[in-house]
Amino acid sequence: MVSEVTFFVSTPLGQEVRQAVHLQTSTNPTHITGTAGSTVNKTEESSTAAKSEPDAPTKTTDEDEKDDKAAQSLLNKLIRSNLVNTTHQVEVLQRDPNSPLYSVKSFEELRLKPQLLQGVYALGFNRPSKIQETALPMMLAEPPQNLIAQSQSGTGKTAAFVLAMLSHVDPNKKYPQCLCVSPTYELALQTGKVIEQMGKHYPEVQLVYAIRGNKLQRGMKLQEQIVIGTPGTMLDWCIKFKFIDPKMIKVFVLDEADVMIATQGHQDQSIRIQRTLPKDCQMLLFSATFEESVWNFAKRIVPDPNIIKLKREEETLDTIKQYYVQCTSKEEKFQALCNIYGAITIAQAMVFCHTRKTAGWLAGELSREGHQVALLSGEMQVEQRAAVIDRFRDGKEKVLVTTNVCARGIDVEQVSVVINFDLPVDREGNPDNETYLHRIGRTGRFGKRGLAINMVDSKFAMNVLTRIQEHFNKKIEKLDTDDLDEIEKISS
Ligand SMILES: Nc1ncnc2c1ncn2[C@@H]1O[C@H](COP(=O)(O)OP(=O)(O)OP(=O)(O)O)[C@@H](O)[C@H]1O
Repeated sequence: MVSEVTFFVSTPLGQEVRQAVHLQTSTNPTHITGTAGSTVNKTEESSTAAKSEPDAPTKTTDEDEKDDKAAQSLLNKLIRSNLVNTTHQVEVLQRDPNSPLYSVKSFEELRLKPQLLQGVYALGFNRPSKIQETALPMMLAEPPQNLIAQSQSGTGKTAAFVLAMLSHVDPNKKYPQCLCVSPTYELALQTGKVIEQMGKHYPEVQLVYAIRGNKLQRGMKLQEQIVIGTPGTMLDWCIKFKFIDPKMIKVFVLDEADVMIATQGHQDQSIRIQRTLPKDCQMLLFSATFEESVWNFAKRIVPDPNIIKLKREEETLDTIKQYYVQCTSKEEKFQALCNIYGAITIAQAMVFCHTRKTAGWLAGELSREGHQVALLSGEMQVEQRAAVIDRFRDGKEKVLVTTNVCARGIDVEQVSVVINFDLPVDREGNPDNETYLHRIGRTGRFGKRGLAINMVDSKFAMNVLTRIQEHFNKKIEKLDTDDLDEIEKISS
């Protein structure tokens, strides 16, 4: 029998979500098998953001930034249907450099249980991804090896550790053997879905979610072999309520370490969980990025690790033509944008604004001019944002207006023109070169030529532009948007 319970959880956007979860009550009172509709109370636009001028540095709170990382990750998972295409280099650092390094080109070589191989093929995977080629043999080795793996999102990390967990559990033993910690409730559910899909033909293995709101009776002992959840609840279930015996855990996975450490308390809770596990428990840690703080955390969680890194190709500005337009107000910038649209055929464009308020205003003006506009805004629920990006990706809208915070980390490949309606600046008002590169890098992918146009409407903005030019040592040409011939030339 499946019954539905409703409870409140906190989302990565810091909003309150009413989440309905199906509980399978007959065989297993704690086995959550799916999620149903959720509603969100919209948050008010931050007063700082609402009041700021387009180009003035806006203070974003740390809270916004943190929430953003988890939301970005979830968004990318929701909209992604495929592996991210990479020609990346794999770097491997082995704990024991003398042991041979295995890499596999097919799933058959891994000698997976037939039920799991069936699950892999049912998901449409024909061969291991780049990171899986090296990570899977290490994770499935006997004796188990510890691993720290870093690669950009969408390269197959989740599928890899899910396969490792499913391979290591003993379905005949009715107690938790694998723990997987995720930074948020939603990310835990996403990973849980992958476990359910990949383990579809392996019904003896059961999964339970250690997430806030999933209340168990005191004194009970879990029978599911895999527990996935957030650090706080997982810690409580191990130490305070003793639903899980940590000494019986064979595999510990810490997913999205970079997002994890951006959230207050998660780092310490994860370390406390790790401390309760047996010495020979396999520790696996995954992260999309690998800055110093992630690395320090990773070393505390994973002793004697093998390390795999998938290097992202260096982005350059060589294939992108960059221009700037001199204006005196946001209205003039809007007019310049219309002139550009009138003069050249733009397949799809992304327009970046500094605040939600400007983005909302601009989207309104553009749609009054007859453009098909999509607006991506921070106050939207993650699923709503995913739907907007999905429509844009399908070409249903030709212009996507967004704030930088909202669009950071989102991959929309087919964009041919990027407009910086406001230049990217950090909290102190200094040029944010990395964001600039990331924004305009989405045009001109894979050697295709792209076009980036920067709108400048003040001395402050001009100064930012000059410093960006200096940083990249690349001249940004001035464009006169009143001269139609000149605009036409830039697209040829
Ligand atoms: N070997 C494979 N062949 C084909 N598709 C795959 C393979 N491995 C994973 N995928 C698919 O590619 C997409 C990305 O995989 P996955 O979620 O495992 O990546 P990830 O690195 O964990 O990214 P993120 O951290 O954003 O979740 C998913 O849609 C997944 O189903």
